[in-house]
Amino acid sequence: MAFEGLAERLQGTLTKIRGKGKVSEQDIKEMMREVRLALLEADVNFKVVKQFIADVKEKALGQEVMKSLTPGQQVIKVVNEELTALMGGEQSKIAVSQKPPTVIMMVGLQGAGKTTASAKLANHLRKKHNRTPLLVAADIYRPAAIKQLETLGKQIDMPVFSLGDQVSPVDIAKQAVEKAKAEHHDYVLIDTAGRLHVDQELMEELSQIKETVQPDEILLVVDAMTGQDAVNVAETFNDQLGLTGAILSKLDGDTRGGAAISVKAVTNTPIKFAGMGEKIDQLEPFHPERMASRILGMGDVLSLIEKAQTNVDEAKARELEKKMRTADFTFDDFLEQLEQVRSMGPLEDLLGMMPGMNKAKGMKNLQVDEKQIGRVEAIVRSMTKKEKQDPTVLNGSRRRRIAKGSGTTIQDVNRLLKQFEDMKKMMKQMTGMQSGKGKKRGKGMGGFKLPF
Ligand SMILES: Nc1nc2c(ncn2[C@@H]2O[C@H](COP(=O)(O)OP(=O)(O)OP(=O)(O)O)[C@@H](O)[C@H]2O)c(=O)[nH]1
Repeated sequence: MAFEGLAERLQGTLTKIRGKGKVSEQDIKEMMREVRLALLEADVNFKVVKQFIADVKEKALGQEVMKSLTPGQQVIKVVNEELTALMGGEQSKIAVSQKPPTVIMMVGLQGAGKTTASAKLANHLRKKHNRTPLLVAADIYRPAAIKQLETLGKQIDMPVFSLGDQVSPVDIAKQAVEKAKAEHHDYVLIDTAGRLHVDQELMEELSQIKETVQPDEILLVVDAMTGQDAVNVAETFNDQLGLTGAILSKLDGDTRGGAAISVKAVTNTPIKFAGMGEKIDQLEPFHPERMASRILGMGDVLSLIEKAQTNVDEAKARELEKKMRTADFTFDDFLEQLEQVRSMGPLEDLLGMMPGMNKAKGMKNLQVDEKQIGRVEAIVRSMTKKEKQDPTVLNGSRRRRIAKGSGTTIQDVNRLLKQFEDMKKMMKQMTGMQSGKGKKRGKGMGGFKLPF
């Protein structure tokens, strides 16, 4: 998991100070020494670290005392704010041209994840912003690049403009923009060539494309796993082309996090998106504040809620909620609910975003959970329609049959049935309590409680 080492060290350091009623200058000094080491170890650029420490020290010492926070918490707040500022402060959004199409050039070194990011971004623009992008295959040098983009395009049913590998990338880009205008595409995403290293020839070609199509965005795709190198690459591309933003790919990997923290600070290029996996929908807008909270172990509850809201069918969730309140909730509903939660992504990812869940210890338990859920699902799927609707018919022989059918034991089946009943009871109590106090129900998140 990304940032693990950094997160652990920072959280360890911050925990020491968290409860302190009084924080001395010496405390802050000691803490900052540890924060400094943690950042350097995470491969954050040393100049960035130096500035960061100076800023935090100054703010932490000069702070007015707020009644609602302990001094220790206040220091953590400063660290959080500064870390957020370092990664760009506000979320930086993708450009929208007043005169469509908005033209985006995707640049980066070979293997950074540029082609994948192009398709992911096109998919994001369509899904989240209702746009009609045109993908453009302008990498004519890497033999498989055009094919790769076409395959990805097919997979998401997105048009890909290509003229093969015998036409110059400048012409391809030019014609693509003309076609987009004629066919009313509102975004054009040009997947340009990469090299293993930055070279002059590549830069010249990219400059020519830039001159010709006058892009609204030049987005650099950098591999988060490459640490300091990512920062160097960003600096070079920025000097030569003038970047408008970066996409950090492979942030799901085992990155120490230095790139995410330094790219903006060193190059003043905002990180706009983060690649969180190989799948096409694994691209997320980069929120500096959430990322900082995540690194500091405050969890990423906001991301989680947003995810829940886009993926879960609101009407269905409300329907399920109603059923729970009236205790009509059956195993069929339960399966549906499980599928909705699953549609949000692997459970491990989801739980990783929750506060306190990203500790190494926790992760082990999560894996077990995933298995347990598989078992539960198998049990429910082995029930007949009638049994799912009315579990009270489940006598001994039916339970034995289900255990056999699902490859579990009769104890597993019994346990699940008991948990299911307990859950229903609890839900009834909870909804009773809530309506009693006249509280508003949480939007969209209502359908999610699982019985484990
Ligand atoms: N885990 C993970 N893998 C990714 C991510 N983005 C891309 N990849 C993988 O990284 C590899 C390289 O991605 P490509 O998109 O082919 O790289 P590229 O930068 O287009 O390469 P060139 O076209 O040669 O410049 C592929 O195997 C991708 O599946 C990500 O966010 N997470």
